Amino acid sequence: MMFVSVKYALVIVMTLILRVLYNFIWCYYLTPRRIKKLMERQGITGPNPRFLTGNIIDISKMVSYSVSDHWSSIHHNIVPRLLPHYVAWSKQYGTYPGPTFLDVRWKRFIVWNGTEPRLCLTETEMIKELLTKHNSVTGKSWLQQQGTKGFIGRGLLMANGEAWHHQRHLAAPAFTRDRLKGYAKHMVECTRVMAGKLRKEVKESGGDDKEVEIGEEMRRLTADIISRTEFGSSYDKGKELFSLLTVLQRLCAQSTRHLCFPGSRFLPSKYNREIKSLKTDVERLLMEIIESRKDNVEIGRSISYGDDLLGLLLNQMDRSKNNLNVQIIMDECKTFFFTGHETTSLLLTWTLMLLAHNPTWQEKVRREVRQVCGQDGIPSVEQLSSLTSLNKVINESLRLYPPATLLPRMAFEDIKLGDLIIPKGLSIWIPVLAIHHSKELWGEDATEFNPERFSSRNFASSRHFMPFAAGPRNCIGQNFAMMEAKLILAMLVSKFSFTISENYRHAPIVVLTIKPKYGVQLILKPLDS
Ligand code: HEM
Repeated sequence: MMFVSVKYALVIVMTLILRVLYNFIWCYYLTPRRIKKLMERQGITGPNPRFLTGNIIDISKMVSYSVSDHWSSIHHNIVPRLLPHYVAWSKQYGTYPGPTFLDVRWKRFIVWNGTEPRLCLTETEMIKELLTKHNSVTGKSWLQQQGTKGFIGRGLLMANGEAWHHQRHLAAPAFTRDRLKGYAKHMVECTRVMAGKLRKEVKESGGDDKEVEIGEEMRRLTADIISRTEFGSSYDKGKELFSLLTVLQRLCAQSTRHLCFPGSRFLPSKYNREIKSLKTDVERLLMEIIESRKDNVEIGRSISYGDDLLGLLLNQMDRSKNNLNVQIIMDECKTFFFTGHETTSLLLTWTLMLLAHNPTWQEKVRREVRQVCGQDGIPSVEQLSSLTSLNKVINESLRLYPPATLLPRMAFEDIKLGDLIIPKGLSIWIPVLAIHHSKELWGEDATEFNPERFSSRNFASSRHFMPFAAGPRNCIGQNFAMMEAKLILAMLVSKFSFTISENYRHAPIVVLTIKPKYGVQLILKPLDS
C-alpha cells in the first residue's frame, strides 16, 4: 500500500516537473524560434541573439560607449548617441529589397530583449494602422509588465484587454476640460511659489543673475503639481510618497538587466528585496490616505471622496458599483505619478534649454505672452490657445527630445499589417525618437531647432509626430501635460531671461526617458528687478 502511494506521488512530481519543463521550452525556445522563422520568411532578420540574454549585452555595450562623454557644443543630432544599435542594425539588416526592385523595406529588423523578439518598425502609415485598427489585439508584453510590476503594478499604463478598457473608462473623467480648468489654479500657484523662491535666491546671491540647475527645479515643481492635483487634500503624505516612488522608479528602470533570466523575479536577490520593501512602504502610505477618505464618507463628514485625482478615481469606482478594488486604485495612483510627473518635467527642462540656446525664439515667446496675458504673464486657460509661438516651441521640443523614446506593443493574435504578417507573441517597437529625427520625413534640417515647421496645422498633427502615441491608447494626460507646460513656460519666460551657463555639458542619456546627464545649468536674470 505504502509502495503504491509513493509511486503515485513520484508520478505526480514527475508530471509537474515535465509540465514546467515543457512550458519553459515552449516560452523560451519554441515560440521565439517559430517567430524568428516566420519573420525570416518575410525577409526580416537582425543581429544573432545570445542564449537567454538576446541582444541586451550588445545594446548595453554600444550605448555605454556612445554616451560615455558629453559633447563640446550643443546640437540635436542625438539618435546616434542614444540609439547606436538602431543606427547600426537598421543599416545592416533593415534595407532588404522587397518583391519588386522598387519596393525596399526600410529599417525593419528584429532585436531580442532576452528571449523576447522585438520588431523595430518605423513606417508611419503602418504604425498608425497598428495603434488604431489593431489596438484591441495588442498591448503590453509580459516582460514589460514584470519589469514595472513592483512599481505601477496593474495600473492603466500596463493593463491589457478588458481590464485596460475598464480602467481607461474610469480614469477618463479626471481629464475632461472642466477638470483640467480646476487643476490650472494649482499649476499657477505652485509656479508662482517657485518663481518667488528663485527671485529671492538671485537677490540673496548679491548679483543680478544666478546659475540654476533648472532640471532639478522642474522636477520639484512638477512633483509639487502632481501631488496637489492627485492628492490635494493629503498633500503632505503625497510628498512623502513621491520621494519613495522616485527611488522605486529608479530601481525599476534597471529591470531589463535584473529580470532577463527566466525565474529571476523569484530569487531573493538584493534587487528584488529592495523593490519589495519599498513597494510595501509606498502601499502602506497610500492605504492610509485611501482609508481616511473612506472613513470620512462613511461617518458622514464628507459627501464625496474629494475632487483631486485620487478622489475622482474613488468616486468613479463607487459609482460604477464595482467592489472598491483598492489595489487597482493604488496602482493607478502610482501610474499617474510615474507617467505624469517626470515626462512633463523633462519637457520643461529641454524646452528651457532650447529657449536659452535660441534667444530670438525666447524673445518672440516673451513678447507673445505679454501681448496675450499682460505684464504679469499669467495666462488664463482660455488664453492658452492664443500662445501660438509657445505652442510651436513646445512641439519642436517634443519632436527633438520626446520624453518617451520608444513605444512598445505586443501582438496577442496574428495580425496582418501592411504587407506583413505579425505573429502572435511578437513585440513591435516604435522608435519615436528616430522617427522624429528622420530626414526622409522632416527634411534636411530634421536635427535642427526650427519651431516654424509647426506653422502649418497639418504638420502639427501629422502622423510623423507622436510624442503622446496615437489611437485609443494614446496618452490620457496629454491635455494636462500641454496645459501645465504652457502655463509654467509662459510664467517663467515673462519673469526671467535665460542664458546657457558655461558649466552646462550637453549630454542627453536615456533612462526610460531622455534626460540631461549632468542637468541643465542656466543663468537666470529676473526681468523687472
Ligand atoms: C510631456 C508629457 C507627457 C508625455 C510626453 C507622455 C507620453 C505618453 C506616451 C507616449 C504614452 C503611451 C505609452 C505606451 O503606450 O507605451 C503615454 C501614456 C500614458 N500617459 Fe502620458 N505623457 C505625458 C504626460 C502625462 C501626464 C501629465 C499624465 C497624467 C497626469 C499621463 C498619463 C498617462 C497614462 C495614464 C498613460 C497610459 C494610457 C493608456 O495606456 O491607456 N501622461 N504617455
